[in-house]
Amino acid sequence: MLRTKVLSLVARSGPSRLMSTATKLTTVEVNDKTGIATLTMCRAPVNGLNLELLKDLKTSIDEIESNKSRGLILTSSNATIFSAGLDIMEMYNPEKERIRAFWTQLQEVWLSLYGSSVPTAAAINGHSPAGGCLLATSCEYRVMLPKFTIGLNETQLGIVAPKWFMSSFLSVLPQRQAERALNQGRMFSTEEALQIGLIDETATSKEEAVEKCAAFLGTFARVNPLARALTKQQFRAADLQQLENERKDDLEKFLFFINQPAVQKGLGIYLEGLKKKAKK
Ligand SMILES: CC/C=C\C/C=C\CCCC/C=C/C(=O)SCCNC(=O)CCNC(=O)[C@H](O)C(C)(C)COP(=O)(O)OP(=O)(O)OC[C@H]1O[C@@H](n2cnc3c(N)ncnc32)[C@H](O)[C@@H]1OP(=O)(O)O
Repeated sequence: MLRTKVLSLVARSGPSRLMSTATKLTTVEVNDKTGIATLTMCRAPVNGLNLELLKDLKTSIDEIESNKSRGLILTSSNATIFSAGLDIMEMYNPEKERIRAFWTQLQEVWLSLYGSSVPTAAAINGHSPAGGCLLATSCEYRVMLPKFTIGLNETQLGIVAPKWFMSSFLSVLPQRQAERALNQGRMFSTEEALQIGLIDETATSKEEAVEKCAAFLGTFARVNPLARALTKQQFRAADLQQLENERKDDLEKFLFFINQPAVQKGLGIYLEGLKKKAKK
């Protein structure tokens, strides 16, 4: 695939520039006035995080980082789904080399998003289970549309959210609530998420959500960017360092766990249920 790290201008619409690294599954649009970049996931049908989407996410985050944007807003092109989380097809009957690359890429995306020196916000314009919730909670601020759900539902699938998923969750929720929600594999409605503090605000449309995210990012306009970035880094350094130190172990643990016959069986049943539901 043709991919260049050089930022290229491919289109203009109003005061925004659409930037692209020739990726297909994400777009990055920078508002010329505010300098804020909107990173949109656009992998049909549900923004399932497969290897390719993860690669494009990483490229786009790096692009925004190196372009010194004033902020990053993460959102989705799907009208009802922010992200369905990890693409279960990547973990079900996996191919040996691909699943290694997949998990390694997920680690990369988390390290760059959670550790981004640019201020980040998520405009959650749809359901956001598991990996979708990981992305949202890796940002510094969340605005969500009504009548959707968000949470780390891994235990409901018979799988376990790794420690770094918990780190993002714990950067938003108090330990007692985070632990209970994770153990239950609980999905929160928008209203419940607001009440518990898993999201910061609600909005009635995607446009309003993006505006509210931009308003949050605008609160840093008068703060020294280096002081802000270093402060954020200090808050997140221990979590980031922990994964950096344990990356190989984390990958091996994941491979061991995911290849257990009981886990494969559980994923197969879950997938079958999803497909049956989709056909109804
Ligand atoms: C000690 C620890 C060490 C190691 C760790 C071990 C294990 C690793 C754990 C890894 C952590 C995992 C994180 C994850 O993200 S797992 C994925 C969890 N996601 C879900 O459970 C979401 C499932 N999907 C849904 O709930 C709904 O689809 C959703 C998102 C609410 C949308 O609903 P709807 O609009 O009605 O759309 P459909 O359900 O009809 O779906 C359309 C279509 O998409 C397919 N699909 C949906 N989600 C996924 C998915 N996550 N992966 C793959 N495919 C998905 C669905 O089957 C339909 O397909 P079809 O072909 O029938 O059209």
